[in-house]
Amino acid sequence: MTTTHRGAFVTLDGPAGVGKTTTARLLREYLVGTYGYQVCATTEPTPETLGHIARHNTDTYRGHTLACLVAADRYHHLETAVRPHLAEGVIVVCDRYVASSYVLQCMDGVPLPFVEAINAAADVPDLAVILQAPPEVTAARVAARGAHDRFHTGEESSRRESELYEKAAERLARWRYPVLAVDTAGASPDKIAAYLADRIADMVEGPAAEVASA
Ligand SMILES: Nc1ncnc2c1ncn2[C@@H]1O[C@H](COP(=O)(O)OP(=O)(O)O)[C@@H](O)[C@H]1O
Ligand SMILES: Cc1cn([C@H]2C[C@H](O)[C@@H](COP(=O)(O)OP(=O)(O)O)O2)c(=O)[nH]c1=O
Repeated sequence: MTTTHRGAFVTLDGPAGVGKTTTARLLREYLVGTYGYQVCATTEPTPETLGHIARHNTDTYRGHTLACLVAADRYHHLETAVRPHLAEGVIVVCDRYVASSYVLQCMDGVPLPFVEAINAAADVPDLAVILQAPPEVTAARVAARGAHDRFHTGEESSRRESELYEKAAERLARWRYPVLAVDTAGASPDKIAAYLADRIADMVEGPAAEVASA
């Protein structure tokens, strides 16, 4: 396996059913199989103690409590996994990151300035992918798969979620997140993963770690 000269921190966010988990899996396969990079595929909330509590107790912990729990797990994740991997030249692909908090915590009634404040010290990714698709598409995918949590109740919640991701992308761009919006309605997961892998390869092989916003 090739170790890249520098690592890259790539995050994937977007509404439930948009294809984060599928894309992350295929993206890892492309980055390893086609490019020979070392890749760490990870998720937030993490499987560690704090993340486990957050992921499996969203009915018990709500609002500000859940917001802080998820943020605490995020800082621990950065310290113990993301930064050490990046320092070794590994590409870290993270399924959900700060954008998810801007959306889910707001759906949970937490004011955006609070969410923004508790995530302000989280590392800025090298590429913040926001996957989007029309709400009727994501709602249908969630209905076919089954909702994983109380945030997803049908097409109306998918519509609200999609709108909040649009706003999150704008807001995060102000924090200098290199946001890349990708529509998953018109392309196969395979094609999307290949496109992202090519973008990431350009980024890690290129002279500067800059990716243009889209
Ligand atoms: N680009 C795509 N086109 C069509 N279907 C997709 C696409 N990406 C994912 N899917 C399908 O949508 C469903 C939800 O995908 P998943 O990756 O679990 O979404 P998420 O992690 O965002 O909730 C799965 O059945 C998956 O096969
Ligand atoms: C990353 C993140 C997750 N969560 C919560 C909401 C979800 O119920 C839970 C797990 O997210 P999710 O990725 O939807 O789980 P799954 O992969 O099983 O579909 O974590 C937040 O509230 N804020 C966040 O920023």
